[in-house]
Amino acid sequence: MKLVRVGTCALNQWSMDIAGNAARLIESVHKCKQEHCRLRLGPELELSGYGCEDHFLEPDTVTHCWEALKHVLDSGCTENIYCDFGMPVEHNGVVYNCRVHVVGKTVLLIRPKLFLCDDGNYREGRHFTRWSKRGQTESFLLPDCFRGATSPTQERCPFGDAVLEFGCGTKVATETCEELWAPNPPHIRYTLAGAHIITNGSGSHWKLKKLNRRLDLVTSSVARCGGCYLYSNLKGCDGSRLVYDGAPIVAVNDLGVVAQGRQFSALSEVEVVTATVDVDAVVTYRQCTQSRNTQADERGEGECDVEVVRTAFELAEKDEALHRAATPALAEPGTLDPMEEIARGPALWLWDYLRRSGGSGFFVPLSGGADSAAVLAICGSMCQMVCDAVEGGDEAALADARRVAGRGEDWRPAGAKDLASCLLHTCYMSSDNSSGSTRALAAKLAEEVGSFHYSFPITTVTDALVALFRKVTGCAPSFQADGGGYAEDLALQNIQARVRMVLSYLMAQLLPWVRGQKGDGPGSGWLLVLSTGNVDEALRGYLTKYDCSSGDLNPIGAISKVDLKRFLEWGATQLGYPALADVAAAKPSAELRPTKGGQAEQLDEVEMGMTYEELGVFGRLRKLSKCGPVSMFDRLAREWGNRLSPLEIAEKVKRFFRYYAINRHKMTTVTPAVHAEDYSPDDNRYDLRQILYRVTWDWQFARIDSRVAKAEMARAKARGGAA
Ligand SMILES: Nc1ncnc2c1ncn2[C@@H]1O[C@H](COP(=O)(O)OP(=O)(O)OC[C@H]2O[C@@H]([n+]3cccc(C(=O)O)c3)[C@H](O)[C@@H]2O)[C@@H](O)[C@H]1O
Ligand SMILES: Nc1ncnc2c1ncn2[C@@H]1O[C@H](COP(=O)(O)OP(=O)(O)OP(=O)(O)O)[C@@H](O)[C@H]1O
Ligand SMILES: NC(=O)CC[C@H](N)C(=O)O
Repeated sequence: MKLVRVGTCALNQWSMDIAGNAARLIESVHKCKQEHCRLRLGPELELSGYGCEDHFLEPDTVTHCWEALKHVLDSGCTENIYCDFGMPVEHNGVVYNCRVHVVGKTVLLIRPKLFLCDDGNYREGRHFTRWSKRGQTESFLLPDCFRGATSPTQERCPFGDAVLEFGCGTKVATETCEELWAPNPPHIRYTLAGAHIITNGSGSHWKLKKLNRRLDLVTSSVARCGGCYLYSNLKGCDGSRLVYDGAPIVAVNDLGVVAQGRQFSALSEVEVVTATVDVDAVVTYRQCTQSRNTQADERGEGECDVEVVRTAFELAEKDEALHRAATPALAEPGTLDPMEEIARGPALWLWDYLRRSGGSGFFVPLSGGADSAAVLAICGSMCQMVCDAVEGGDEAALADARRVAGRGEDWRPAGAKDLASCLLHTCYMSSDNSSGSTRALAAKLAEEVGSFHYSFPITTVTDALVALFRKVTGCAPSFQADGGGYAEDLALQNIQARVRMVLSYLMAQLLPWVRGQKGDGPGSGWLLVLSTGNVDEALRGYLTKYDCSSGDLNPIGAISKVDLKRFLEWGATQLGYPALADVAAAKPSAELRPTKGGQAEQLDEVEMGMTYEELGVFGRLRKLSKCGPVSMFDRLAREWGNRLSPLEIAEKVKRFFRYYAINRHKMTTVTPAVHAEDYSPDDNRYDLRQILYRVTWDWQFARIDSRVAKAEMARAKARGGAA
């Protein structure tokens, strides 16, 4: 039995925080060594951080990574362990996204990424070039700033696409993140060439249910090719709109997953998952699969050839007494219920952002409606996660909690509600159009979560603004209920919404002072204002620009209203906030218009002219299925044709595209939101479209009209025939 002890990590790195990244990396190597590992794998671009983006175009970034790697080697942590690190490297004037393989003070190989990721949120092609010389290496001159770190004789190392062979004959090959997702991943070539262990350092951000896909890719790869697959990932907020969900994986042959870190499990910045792998079992597994062996035998005819870099370092266990058995399969690989993902993913993002920004807490304008309730529930979940970590002995989480809450060394949160009372602040800001039920719901939820809560009217402020306007212009706007016109009505609604935003920032700036809390920096602390718009409202533009949709951060900006409603129902019991169930049961209303004078209650879905469920369908078709108005009509004519006429479907599609076009400008100023769904309309990073549209879509709508006319004629004919 040839046993190899392996370790793979989830690191909570922060882009451009080279010192912090190096410290976390070193800690992870130590943790692996404590667990007797001879192989340590870290995430993609772990030294620089994954999300440096255009900082990757600055030569400083690459140099700092080499300096940091020298610091790592100088620390002595790489002695007696093979490490696979991630960092950018410049070779012949070209910058590559690389894995740097080190044992002790020797760089064995630098392996550049072969297939970059350029879809969705990813822009690797903007910053890196892919290595196109398949199976080949070149000689790389180690940079001056690093050279003192290596054994005195090493000036150069191989750079390129190669497999490593260790003293005992164990072969290890690397692929980087996206390469696993490609139709023909390099590990096929490497395993056919005999690699026993494949390492994959990833920067794979969270979106709902993505971990299931990763597990599928990894387990199906080892089941087909045989071998051990190690997957490492980033974790938390690295300074961008993305949150990484960690969950490192070790999978072997047809055993499947033998070790896995739980998604969003703990707050610790350095998480290591280890396993003992039987390399001989890999060989045996492969020998029993003749189709695989036939393909391996064809190697050497060009396609499968790959260089081998040899080292005398032994990967296999010498002290058999320490680890006699290979790690067995996990009973069940850990994936979360999507509702738990919503509770924990954005919560982790918020916590990292808060503690790293220097803020003292959050402010949520709490309307008693679904969106702001969901935001507060996620904040409550954040407090629960922090308290769980503190109770579990996480000293770093406790230190962060003390610092953010402005408390001293002798303070410990008594529970999630106690922590919430320090960090979370909510206000219900009523206008004349607010209802008693939303006020009561807001107060109930604030009490259950534990936020510091005020409820107060804003009428004096809105009245003062209207009075000023009347004084300046001589005109007095009225609601339609009072005989005013549409524009007046809308303006009076928008004043309420925008006044709430101004008051939110005032509260966020001064509430810590009011409460006598002191922050780290000069003067008192400050709060981050959370905005509360969901993905569907943003898509339809059903929001007032620069109202409470303009916060500092938005934890639900890429989550659909339908999912949020399910989340509220789930959170009522699973997070322990029963008021969420009452919020979920209420009909969504903006409460900005008076309902007197025979005016109907202002219900979102009525006012929008479409349901949230329909909006979700439009959103997915637009972004995921890449439908323009005409193909969206065609799709829906097939899907909804048995319950709606072609004309009704056309009206819905046209209404959606008309409002989408009218309001697209609102997406350019949308608050940074954590990416959670692929149909997010975030115009700044993800859903890149124009700002200004011809809202009548003349060409496109004319084509829909002619399809409707044709379909109606066919229906009439069919009816005639039937008669
Ligand atoms: N193409 C363009 N490019 C750049 N900017 C453009 C623009 N077109 C208008 N604008 C600007 O946008 C303004 C219109 O947008 P905006 O001021 O948002 O106002 P608007 O979209 O007209 O009205 C807000 C809508 O949101 C609804 N709503 C629903 C639920 C809740 C809330 C709430 O706030 O709580 C609001 C409300 O009922 C109303 O239908 C224009 O006055 C102009 O300043
Ligand atoms: N009475 C209020 N008090 C405090 N904040 C409010 C109030 N009304 C609205 N807001 C804030 O403005 C945001 C947008 O208001 P809107 O009426 O559009 O609600 P929404 O987007 O449906 O969200 P919600 O479901 O929270 O009401 C709310 O999410 C909330 O943060
Ligand atoms: N960094 C990457 O290459 C990421 C690619 C991959 N599609 C993922 O999301 O995991």
